[in-house]
Amino acid sequence: MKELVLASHNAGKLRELQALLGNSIKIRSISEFSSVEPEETGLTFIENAILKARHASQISGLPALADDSGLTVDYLQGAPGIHSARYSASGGDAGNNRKLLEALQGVPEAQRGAQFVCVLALLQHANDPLPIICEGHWQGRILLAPQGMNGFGYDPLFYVAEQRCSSAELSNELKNQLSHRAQAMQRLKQQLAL
Ligand SMILES: O=c1nc[nH]c2c1ncn2[C@H]1C[C@H](O)[C@@H](COP(=O)(O)OP(=O)(O)OP(=O)(O)O)O1
Ligand SMILES: [Mg+2]
Repeated sequence: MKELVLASHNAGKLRELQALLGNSIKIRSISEFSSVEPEETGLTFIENAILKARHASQISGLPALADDSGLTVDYLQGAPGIHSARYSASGGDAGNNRKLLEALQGVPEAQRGAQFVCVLALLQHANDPLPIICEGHWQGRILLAPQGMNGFGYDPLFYVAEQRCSSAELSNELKNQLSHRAQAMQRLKQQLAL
């Protein structure tokens, strides 16, 4: 495999995935081929990652890597989970963060545990019957108010105890050593011997 297409329309994810993959492989963006986003109809991160990779491979004719990720909050029984990107009506990061803070209003620190989850799916071609699936998890807790400007999505609300700051206060480099996405990518690179 010399080239692959990254099947994501999220600029924050793309930046991280590119940095994590390094120069080991030539990366093409799905936006070169299409701006149509497939509907994420799966019930699991795994299904949605496969569905996005399959769609990207279909339209590009290249091997495709997709990332389906999200935030699972203990107090909310795992919500917003696979619906993280579409949690609030507006679906934007600011609206999603606001809705999460409202859902956790009055909930004490000890009950604000959460995890970022990332599933990567690599398909060699659109009909690949055996996708490579790798996952990563990152434990944290939901802050009472946003902190920090780096990253994307729910990063300003995700407190990383070992670093004593939110994931939006980490440098790109440090987030790329610790995150759910970093862990999933490390496993993928091992499997591909990259
Ligand atoms: O490191 C992260 N730091 C902060 N937030 C994050 C992270 N990783 C995932 N998230 C959030 C963003 C979005 O609300 C959802 C992913 O949703 P997800 O459908 O996988 O991605 P997306 O729709 O933004 O782009 P695409 O599907 O084109 O890859 O989880
Ligand atoms: Mg999505």
